[in-house]
Amino acid sequence: MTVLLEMENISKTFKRKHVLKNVTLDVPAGSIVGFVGDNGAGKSTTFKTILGLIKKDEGTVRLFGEEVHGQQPSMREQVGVVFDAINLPAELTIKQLNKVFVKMYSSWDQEGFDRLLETFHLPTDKKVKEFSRGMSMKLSVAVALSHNAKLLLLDEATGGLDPSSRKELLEELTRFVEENKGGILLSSHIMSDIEKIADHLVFIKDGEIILTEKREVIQNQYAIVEMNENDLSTVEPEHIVTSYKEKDAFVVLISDKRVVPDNVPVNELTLEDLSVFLARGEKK
Ligand SMILES: Nc1ncnc2c1ncn2[C@@H]1O[C@H](COP(=O)(O)OP(=O)(O)OP(=O)(O)O)[C@@H](O)[C@H]1O
Repeated sequence: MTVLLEMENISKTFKRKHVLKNVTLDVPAGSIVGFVGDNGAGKSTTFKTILGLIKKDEGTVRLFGEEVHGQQPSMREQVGVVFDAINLPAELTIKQLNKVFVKMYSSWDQEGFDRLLETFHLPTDKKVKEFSRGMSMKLSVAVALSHNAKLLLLDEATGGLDPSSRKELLEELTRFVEENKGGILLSSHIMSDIEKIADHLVFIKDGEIILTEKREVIQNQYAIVEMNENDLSTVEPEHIVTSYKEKDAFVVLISDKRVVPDNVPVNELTLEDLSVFLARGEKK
């Protein structure tokens, strides 16, 4: 299996605040990794570290098997980036910008770009500064998908979009991964989007990765259950991911619901529940 992005033990401190603590994560080729965490958890800092936009204190970033130090020109071609803040020249129209993209990217896919403009219903004669936030996001995604990048880094790329645009965007991302064997690291607070397309999930809390798992394993095997101390003592510690105490009971994330005692009810686990739970639960 080819791994497109490997981050190993990345740490970063801003003014004595430890914002990334030994962050380790992979994006394999042909997969979408959902990167989930509360506001301020460290997602954007992680993206910026990968791109060399901020300097890490410790750890290693490898792109396409090679260690990277800071910004490198080859990244512009091979990594498609969409950040929350729009950074395209505001005075130009898509038609004008298109001429820039053709020169900027050696493997610019004009046909693909035209198709995406149509899919995303983007006007080509309007100045970018007159675009709504959602339109600008869609344009950024269209560009990121049109220069034959192998890896996409999407920080909150679905945030400002209406439901039908989000659906179109998610379909395009799935298509990118399937057709190009590309990989995507996608942060989002919209858990239903993550649920639809992510193969792997990485949860970050206070700068620390607290859970990395395949989506289907979480959906098929994990459970959040409420149990008393007695029942909890029957569960092998290796199956307890995290827990917290609420009044007289423990709320516990279990990695294999088959080990939950029969008298304890197990409800279906949604990623939304899991995300709320992990933001609250203590580390084991
Ligand atoms: N340039 C900076 N200087 C000082 N602190 C920073 C800087 N950039 C980020 N931080 C801090 O680092 C922490 C992580 O921020 P980051 O933007 O990575 O979070 P996030 O997970 O992307 O949040 P959100 O979901 O709100 O976008 C926060 O506490 C933030 O205040």
